[in-house]
Amino acid sequence: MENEKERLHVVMFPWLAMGHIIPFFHLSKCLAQRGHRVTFISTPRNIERVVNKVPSDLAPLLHILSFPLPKVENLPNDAESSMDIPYQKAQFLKIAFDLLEIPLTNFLESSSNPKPDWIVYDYASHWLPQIAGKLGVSRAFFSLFTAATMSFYGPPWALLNDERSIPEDYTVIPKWIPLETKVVYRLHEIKKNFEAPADESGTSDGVRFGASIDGSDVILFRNCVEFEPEWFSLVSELYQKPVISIGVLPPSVVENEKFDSNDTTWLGIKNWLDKQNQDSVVYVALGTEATLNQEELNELALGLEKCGLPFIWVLRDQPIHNQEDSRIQLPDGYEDRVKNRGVIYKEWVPQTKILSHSSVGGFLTHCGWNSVIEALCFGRVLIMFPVLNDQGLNTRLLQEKGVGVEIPRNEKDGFFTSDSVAEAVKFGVVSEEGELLRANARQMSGLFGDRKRNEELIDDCVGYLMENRISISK
Ligand SMILES: O=c1ccn([C@@H]2O[C@H](COP(=O)(O)OP(=O)(O)O[C@H]3O[C@H](CO)[C@@H](O)[C@H](O)[C@H]3O)[C@@H](O)[C@H]2O)c(=O)[nH]1
Repeated sequence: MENEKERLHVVMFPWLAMGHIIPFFHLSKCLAQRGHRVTFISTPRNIERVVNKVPSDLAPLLHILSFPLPKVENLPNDAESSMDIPYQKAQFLKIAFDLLEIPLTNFLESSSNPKPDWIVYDYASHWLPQIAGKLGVSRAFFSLFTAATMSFYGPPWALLNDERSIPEDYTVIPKWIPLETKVVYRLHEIKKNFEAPADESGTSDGVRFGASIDGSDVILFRNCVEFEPEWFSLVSELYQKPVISIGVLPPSVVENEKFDSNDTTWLGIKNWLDKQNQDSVVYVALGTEATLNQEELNELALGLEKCGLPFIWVLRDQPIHNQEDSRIQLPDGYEDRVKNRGVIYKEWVPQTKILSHSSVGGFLTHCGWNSVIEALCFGRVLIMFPVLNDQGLNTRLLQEKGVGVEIPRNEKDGFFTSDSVAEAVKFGVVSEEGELLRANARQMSGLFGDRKRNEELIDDCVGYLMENRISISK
């Protein structure tokens, strides 16, 4: 870009979770590809995990800044993301994250060459809008949640006042939603969110969301407006400020023989997938935060065994709740029994590459928003098994849109059986009755995976950021 004034300087500051760092980094690359400067900030271990591969052509514009994560009591030394701790300990990570206020302020104060025009931030940094505002940096809150979820969470006043205080409050449609919908939590889902008490960090998630939305100049949504038009209009009304969809940031799965040949995990998976029939394999993964107890793990495992279909299961190596030293185990003899038909990985796998493979017929997912986007970009039907966070709300929305089947569970305690797992998987992936769901999901790849449309949305967003930065309006 010849004229420096035409160039933006955008600071990106995601919450410490893989499901947030990955899309923030993706958006950073999109901005740098358009000739803008980006400073991407995270902590050393997260940077090593996700962002160490800045493409060489973008390196002059995409600057990575590492802030060491302050040590806090009750947080293991090497824990830097929600993936490193049980979800019940999330508030300790938030205490450490809140201490990044000081280095971030110092950076914003001293960064003059060039001065940042915008900071794009996440829900957890409730203290950030005020600081950025004082320093003359424009503020964009980046929502990695659907418009339906954010509407359900509510307008800033409801969030800041913590309008809902007990789990039951979240199982009914809130008063600010005028739509006829089933998008509410089941009791067992929302109870999980209450297992990480906010008083430990001093700030509830409601207040974090409320302050982040309230203090922003614009809200960017990673979503597909055509998929949830009614919710996108509603959320725009609720916020009473500019709301922009940047599209879904569809993953690009470029086959790169040189790079792929070093990725032994992918080579093993690809080799196995290549031998399976088209649309036959169930890919099973529950993201980076959801965990199961031993009983739930057993039922899921037996359900996959009973469904009779080939599967790839990415299983997080997790401690038994409150027993850090003992890990949950697959049922005795399980791996031998499913050998050849089912493969189990206990490490990081290239999920988008797996989902793009033509042998994959369905995705048994916790319905984290990244996973849903990735699945629908490739038109994969969803077998839905929400655990915590926004996942239950996503599941209801996806069910209303007819792109997946939910594994039935007891509303109160979340109890489910291996038979219900096997039935839901077969219904979604192979049954005649499930064909409509599969057809709907396939159709979604035209929307979610539409690269041209998604690129245009980012161009529009950049246009908005250029025209509305405080630094030129003053
Ligand atoms: O072995 C793995 C495991 C994960 N991933 C990727 O990691 C991301 C996981 O994101 P997501 O599916 O959204 O799950 P979580 O990590 O659990 O996401 C958190 O963040 C999401 C976005 O806000 C929320 O929707 C979820 O509820 C919340 O748990 C996806 O891009 C996956 O492709 C891999 O590539 N390989």
